[in-house]
Amino acid sequence: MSKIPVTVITGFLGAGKTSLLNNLIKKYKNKKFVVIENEFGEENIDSELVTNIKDQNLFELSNGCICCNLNTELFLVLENLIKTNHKFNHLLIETTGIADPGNILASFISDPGIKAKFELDSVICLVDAANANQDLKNEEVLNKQIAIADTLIVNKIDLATDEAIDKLNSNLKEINPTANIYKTSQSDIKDKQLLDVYAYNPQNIYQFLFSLEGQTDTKHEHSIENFCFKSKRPFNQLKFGGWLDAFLQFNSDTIYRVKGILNISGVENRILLQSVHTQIQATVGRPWTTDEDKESKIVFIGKTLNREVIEKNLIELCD
Ligand SMILES: Nc1nc2c(ncn2[C@@H]2O[C@H](COP(=O)(O)OP(=O)(O)OP(=O)(O)O)[C@@H](O)[C@H]2O)c(=O)[nH]1
Repeated sequence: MSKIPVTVITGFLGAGKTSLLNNLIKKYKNKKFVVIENEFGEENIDSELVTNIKDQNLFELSNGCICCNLNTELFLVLENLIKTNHKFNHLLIETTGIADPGNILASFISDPGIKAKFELDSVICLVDAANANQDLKNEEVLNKQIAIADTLIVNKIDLATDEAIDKLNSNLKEINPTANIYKTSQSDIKDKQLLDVYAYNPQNIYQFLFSLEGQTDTKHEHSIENFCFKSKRPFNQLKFGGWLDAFLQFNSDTIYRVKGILNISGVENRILLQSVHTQIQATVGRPWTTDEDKESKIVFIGKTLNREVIEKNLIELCD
């Protein structure tokens, strides 16, 4: 049985998440959606705003924030969907505006029970064109939402000047250089392909890394940075695995995302690596074509990255 794709919709308060959700349901008429709505607070108002979906396909989580109590309520909903053999072929999750979606992603990438049934398709972050330039300076969580997404939708462009939109565009590229960026009003995505993109499929990491070619590292006014480590010296598998595990545990608050293609000593194939917070996923990719090809590339996205120390560590892990 094929896995059910999961699209996570994130974005800061009021950016247009529910509007997008409704537009997706309208656009993809042939899909049988289940929607999980999460709102911070006692009352779940957002679920009231979701249209064109039957009650039995709409689930509300309102006991706090999905990123904090995910392991109970969301797990129960997912488990129940599986147990009851609920008929659906796409899961849409809307997080609260103050949620860091990292923990949700991590579960879909690494929890064996969830992974067996569901596959992360995409993380879409709505960005409020009118307010985000300011919010980026004050709201850490917005930086995280942007850093972790694969698609950024700059919404409410009707409320922002061209100058503000340009500035936002460059801010977004600094935080997340590889995400697709779309501009919309009323979260109108009629002409855009947003579902079944499988942005988290390990094979798509190739694309992610190729899109970084020729790009310089970024350091900017926000606290989120990224840099790409490249080396033709092969990594020692044991040393690398041990280091990465410890490194992510130790820096769980500051390293949000790691993606890479690894050249491992004695291994003929590329090893594709990705992590969300402390959860690591490594899979075997295509064989290297030539020896010259064999270059590891690892991208780190996080807060106040100590590039020199990370690079020094990585070099010591090579054979
Ligand atoms: N002017 C304007 N208003 C918009 C646009 N997109 C959404 N809105 C309005 O902005 C408000 C918030 O939109 P939602 O889609 O509910 O945003 P949200 O991100 O789900 O909001 P929260 O769940 O509260 O975080 C609603 O009143 C929308 O009608 C837009 O492009 N332009």
